[in-house]
Amino acid sequence: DSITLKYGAQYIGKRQDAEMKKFRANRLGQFIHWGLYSIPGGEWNGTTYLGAAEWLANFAKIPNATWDSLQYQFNPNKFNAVQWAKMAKASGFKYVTITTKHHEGFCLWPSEFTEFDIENTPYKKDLLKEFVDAYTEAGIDVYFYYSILDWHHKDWRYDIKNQADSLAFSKYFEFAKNQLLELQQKYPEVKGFWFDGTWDASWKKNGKYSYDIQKALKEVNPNVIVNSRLRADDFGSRHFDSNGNLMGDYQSGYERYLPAKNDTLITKIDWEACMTIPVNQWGYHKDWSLSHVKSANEILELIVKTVSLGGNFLLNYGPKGDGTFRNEELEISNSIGNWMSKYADKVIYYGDYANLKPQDWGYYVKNTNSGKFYGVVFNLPLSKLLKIELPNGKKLKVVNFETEKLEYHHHDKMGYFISLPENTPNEPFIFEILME
Ligand SMILES: C[C@@H]1N[C@@H](c2cn(-c3ccccc3)nn2)[C@H](O)[C@@H]1O
Repeated sequence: DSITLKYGAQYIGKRQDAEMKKFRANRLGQFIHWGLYSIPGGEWNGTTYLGAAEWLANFAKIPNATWDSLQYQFNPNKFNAVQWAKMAKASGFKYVTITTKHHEGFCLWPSEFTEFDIENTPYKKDLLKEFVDAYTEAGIDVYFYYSILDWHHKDWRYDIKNQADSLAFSKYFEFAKNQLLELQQKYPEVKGFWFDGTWDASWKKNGKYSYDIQKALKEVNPNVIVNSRLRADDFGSRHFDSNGNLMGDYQSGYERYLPAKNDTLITKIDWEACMTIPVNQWGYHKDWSLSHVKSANEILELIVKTVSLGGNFLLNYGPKGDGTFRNEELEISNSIGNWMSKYADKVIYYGDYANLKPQDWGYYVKNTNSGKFYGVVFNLPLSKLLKIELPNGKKLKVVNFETEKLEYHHHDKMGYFISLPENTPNEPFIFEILME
């Protein structure tokens, strides 16, 4: 029997309102990490730091006053929001999540609750408004990333050890809540919020704070979408409450890794994975030679694997301090865009878990809009035979590869073996499966 919770999950099961259905159908989103950390790009006083560039202040132990003075250098004169949105659309992104405030505390919008914002930079203008307008105009849904952890704010506390901590942290909570309501009021197009920086004891001890933020945002927009990472319950349990129920509107624990291919539990809830192109760089880093950089095909496989397990996928970009993207990101965008233009309508948008036995050659996707089933091939078997095993009672009827019906033969115990056409494309490809 379940524990009575005041600050646990507010509902059980998947939301079925239009906004959540749109979020689910979008499947593919662009993540953008942009802030003062984008200026030094992982390098400080001639030393290059291997860690994530948006954590440089922490790794290089840079005093707040020194780091904060980067504010007077932030002037992205090559920023062109319409061009960013155009590139995002061509890459097949249906939504975007941008860092309005990362752990450093610098705000990309003119906030009345702090001077540490875009208004007090050489750029001056409301950069976030330019961004929201351009992406909205391009038909891309906009989400805001907001870090609860704030290295700049005097009232932030990592833990609550005494009454003074508790008083200060309650002031920080008021500040954060005011900023979030300000973001909703200034940019009403925003569809939801992606919270981060919620792992510290101070936050885990204040489940009420995380509950109140979700409640306040929903009072303004009842169908606003909030990730599970915001939430801690009465006992400090995160993402899932002490009864094991998902808090927030979708699970956002998969950061730089994915569930196992045969994980069926994850297919029962809404979830989203977020992924860097290098191993671990969210903000712009000058030197990507320091780690493996994922190829377009590696990224496409991560995207399709996520969709095949009923999840959304956020691919991260770290624009430079001047507002331009690095070449690797432009090339990835181009490759992914080409692939998405051919296959996304079938196996990404409205894509979901097909509930078919996983195979080595790739992934299954069920399109919830058309009701069609697809296989997406990433690993061509040397046997040139693709194996399909169907649940009892289901029989394979037709397999279409582009316009061609593929031959197949059936070994009753082993399942079906599909013989591949001679000239399979040398890129991940799909085939449609009709069952009866
Ligand atoms: C979405 C990603 N989340 C932030 C993050 C924070 N951490 C982290 C680092 C040390 C301890 C606990 C968590 N790792 N990544 C990254 O900076 C990025 O914003």
